[in-house]
Amino acid sequence: MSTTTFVTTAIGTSALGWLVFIAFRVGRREPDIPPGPPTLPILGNLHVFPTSRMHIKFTEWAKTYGEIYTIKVANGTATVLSSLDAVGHVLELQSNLTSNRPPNSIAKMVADDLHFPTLNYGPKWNSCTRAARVVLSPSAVERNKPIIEAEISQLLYDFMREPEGFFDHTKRWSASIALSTVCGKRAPQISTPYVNEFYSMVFDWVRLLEFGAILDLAPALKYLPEILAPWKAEVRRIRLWMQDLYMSTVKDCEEREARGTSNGCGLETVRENAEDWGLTRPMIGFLGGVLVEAGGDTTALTIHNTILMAMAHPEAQKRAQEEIDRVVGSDRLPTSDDLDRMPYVKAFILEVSRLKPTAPLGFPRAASADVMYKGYRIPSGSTIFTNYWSISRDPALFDDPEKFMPERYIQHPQGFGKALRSQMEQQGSDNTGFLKLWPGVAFGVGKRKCSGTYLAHNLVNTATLRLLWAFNFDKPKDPSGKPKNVDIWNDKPGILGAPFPFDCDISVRSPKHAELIRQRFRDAAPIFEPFEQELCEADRQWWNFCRNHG
Ligand code: HEM
Repeated sequence: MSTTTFVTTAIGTSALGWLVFIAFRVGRREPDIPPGPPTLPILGNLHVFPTSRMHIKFTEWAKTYGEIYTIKVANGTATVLSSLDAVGHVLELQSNLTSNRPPNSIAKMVADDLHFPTLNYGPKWNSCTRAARVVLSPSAVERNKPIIEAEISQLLYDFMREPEGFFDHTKRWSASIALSTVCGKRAPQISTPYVNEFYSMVFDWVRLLEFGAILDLAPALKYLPEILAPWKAEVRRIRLWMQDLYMSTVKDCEEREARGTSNGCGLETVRENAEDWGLTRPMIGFLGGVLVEAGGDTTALTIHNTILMAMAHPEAQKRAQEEIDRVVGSDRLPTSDDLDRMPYVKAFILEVSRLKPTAPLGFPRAASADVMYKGYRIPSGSTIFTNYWSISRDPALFDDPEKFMPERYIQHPQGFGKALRSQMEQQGSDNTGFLKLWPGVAFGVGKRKCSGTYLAHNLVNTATLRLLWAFNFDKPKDPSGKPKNVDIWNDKPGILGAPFPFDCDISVRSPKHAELIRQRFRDAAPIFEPFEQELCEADRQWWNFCRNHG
């Protein structure tokens, strides 16, 4: 063998050996990170990674691998936290290192750096979050109470007018509240052009984001020519659509100001403080759009889940209604202040959120540096999931965790089971560690905790209370008059616990209730007016018809 052949063969063999070595390392779990399912070379756990209803598989794995485990996908790591202690130590105590979001190339291509819930922790996120927290603060929510109440009066009126459309009425209501309080314009119908377009755009945007997860696993796909990558055209389409919709929020606000018809919406406050808070005009427009995006779906699906649970548990629904009737009667509508005298209704709301959560895996975070927990290393760059689904079903925390039992929150303010309660009594109330995170963990913990928590509580509490006061929610009947089975777990794929549209027999509880609902709706007209400056002609006609015949 000549020297050249020898050298070429030696280089070739060692390159091949190196490639094999790398291939076997890729996908392998590093020895100091939390355990997890067995891996395959290159793939890691990709072959067993769930493509839908991830929380179910993640909870199954938690039973085998414990409160903290990892899933490997090629070189990447996802860490799953399935106890309050792990969530508290990793996401609250080390919040400065665990407040990034996982890489999201699609969000960057579509929205540059303007979609703040997808941004990493940093100055831009800080400016937007500061503004969001002012717009959604308790004092802003209290100031917005008249329009919030008026929107709830339309929700009740819509349920009574057209009960079979309840699913869309709820979506209209939640979007309209975020739109009116933040952007100063409302939507009287689900077909109101802005809302209709908004929901269509968000639907396509979420689908594109799901594809984006694949793109972030295989970044080389970004360099494919467009003929082989049709998603690039979709990126351009959604980018223009989103910019158009989101920037119209600030444009409308500017025009109202120029006409002298400002209505006190959140974006007005943001515009006034923009310079101090480091916000540009595009950042303000996107803030408006993003808050409608973040608040619309989450609140609506929470009410959809509440209706599902009320229908599936008629005895609990009846008990809640008896309590409401005892405290309020049928001569007036209940208010959120009445809740303090309604322990069962309060417990009902908390139990829905425990058993049928809005975000079963929270929203994923990412570590910006190595983070330690109980001797394990969570590697820098790792995606971090809060396994709320598993925590909410942990038998160490809750008796009969799979059962819908609002009473648990009457026996203990956090709903904890007998064994844990006596353990807590022995330890003393100051020494219960991160158990204090329950049930607030439903909204996230640490620096990236949901900015809309106060508004969301207010909306969910008031809407649940009033819907249960006003209506009976019964299972639909088959042709022989027998109640049909209800599948409460029939959720859409995706990160949220959103049910597919379902049927429900909704009936107003008495003529007296019906008259009060009509009257409240009529009384709301002058409160709506300042938020109706941008209504289209079709909305105006429909709206006048409802008011005159309401
Ligand atoms: C029942 C209703 C809601 C639930 C269960 C919910 C839950 C959550 C959760 C789990 C997160 C992720 C927090 C984290 O990363 O740890 C989040 C983020 C967020 N939520 Fe909510 N949310 C609700 C309603 C709302 C509403 C009404 C708004 C505003 C109108 C809102 C605005 C936001 C925003 C802007 C973020 C992103 C925060 C960030 O990335 O820094 N949410 N929410």
